[in-house]
Amino acid sequence: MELCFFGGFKGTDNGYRVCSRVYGPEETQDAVFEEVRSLLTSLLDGYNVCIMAYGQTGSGKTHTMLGSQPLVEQLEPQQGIIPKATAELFQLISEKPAEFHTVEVSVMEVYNNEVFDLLCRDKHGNNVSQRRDVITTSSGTSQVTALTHEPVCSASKVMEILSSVLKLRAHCPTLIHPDSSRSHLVVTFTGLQRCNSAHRQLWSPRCRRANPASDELFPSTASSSPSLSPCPSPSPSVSQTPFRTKLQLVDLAGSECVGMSGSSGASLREVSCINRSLSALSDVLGALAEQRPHVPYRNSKLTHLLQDAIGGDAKFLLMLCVSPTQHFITESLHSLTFGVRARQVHKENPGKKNNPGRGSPDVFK
Ligand SMILES: Nc1ncnc2c1ncn2[C@@H]1O[C@H](COP(=O)(O)OP(=O)(O)OP(=O)(O)O)[C@@H](O)[C@H]1O
Repeated sequence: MELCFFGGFKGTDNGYRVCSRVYGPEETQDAVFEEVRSLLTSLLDGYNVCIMAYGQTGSGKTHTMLGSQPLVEQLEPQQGIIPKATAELFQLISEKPAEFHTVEVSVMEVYNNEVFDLLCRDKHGNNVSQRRDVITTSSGTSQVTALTHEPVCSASKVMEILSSVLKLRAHCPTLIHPDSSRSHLVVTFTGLQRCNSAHRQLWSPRCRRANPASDELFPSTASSSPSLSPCPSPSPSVSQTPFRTKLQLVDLAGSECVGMSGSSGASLREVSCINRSLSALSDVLGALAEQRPHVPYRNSKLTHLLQDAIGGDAKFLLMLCVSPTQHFITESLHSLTFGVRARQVHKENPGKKNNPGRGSPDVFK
């Protein structure tokens, strides 16, 4: 399988940055992770981050995001982005203990256009899949009601949790892939963070929004460029408001041609829901790229759930997985068209016009 990396980082202070790079079958998981490592630093700097794998069924999305063996047994080099990012996240946090308060994880799947909380527990303490609703809050952001957030303090704890709940994720054998995922998987880390008062000139917009009073106290530093010499730190008497940052890691279900996969019965309904939600995702990207006044986030649970990551102020990285074989050329072209559309969002719309999250700080209360 060939991994095509084709991503963009949007929502930076200076507008956007777009990059594209292709990884062949011989590339290691470590090499792929090197491309995304800097996004973890951005998270610690106060930005929301979303990393998403897209591609046809069997093209290597789960291999890219999770790895190919059971999570707890994986050797480090074979791990995918989720285990590696988790380890990196806790490593970075350990280097900045004063700034990070708590980290919580939530795990959801979108199956047949419904959102399921995979961290819910029954009365015996066993993980069960529980349907949840997605709502739009008064500030225009999306939120999953009653979602379970589990506090975590180490990468090994996260892997333990993921190993047990991933068994709940919907799978089904098809003619193309004997262990095909039939749902979109969304793993979210939510960190409660304080701004680093010693580096105020580097504060992210999110941190500044959470601490507007301190901007008034130090107006000369509010528009400082990071390249300028360090500014005075806020006085110890100025209490800083903690704010939340989110890392969303998304392993999408694969787009599928029914004729090739041989799906029928219940499996056919799954394919239809997967293809429709991916098409809704493509429509959202199209609307954002063309800066249309209405972006159809609510046409599917997947896009409603990921509204803030796609159209908000998150740094967003799309990884396209494509097969190297001629047999799947139509599907590969389809995936590349999707990537081009995603890239147009970054090129043409740095996220101002249709940005539901901008101006509405995600402040911890
Ligand atoms: N780069 C790679 N190196 C080695 N094996 C790979 C690679 N990419 C994918 N594979 C293997 O190919 C098979 C399909 O990969 P994977 O399960 O990641 O596909 P997928 O895109 O997630 O499929 P689906 O959407 O149907 O769930 C797996 O057995 C996986 O181990």
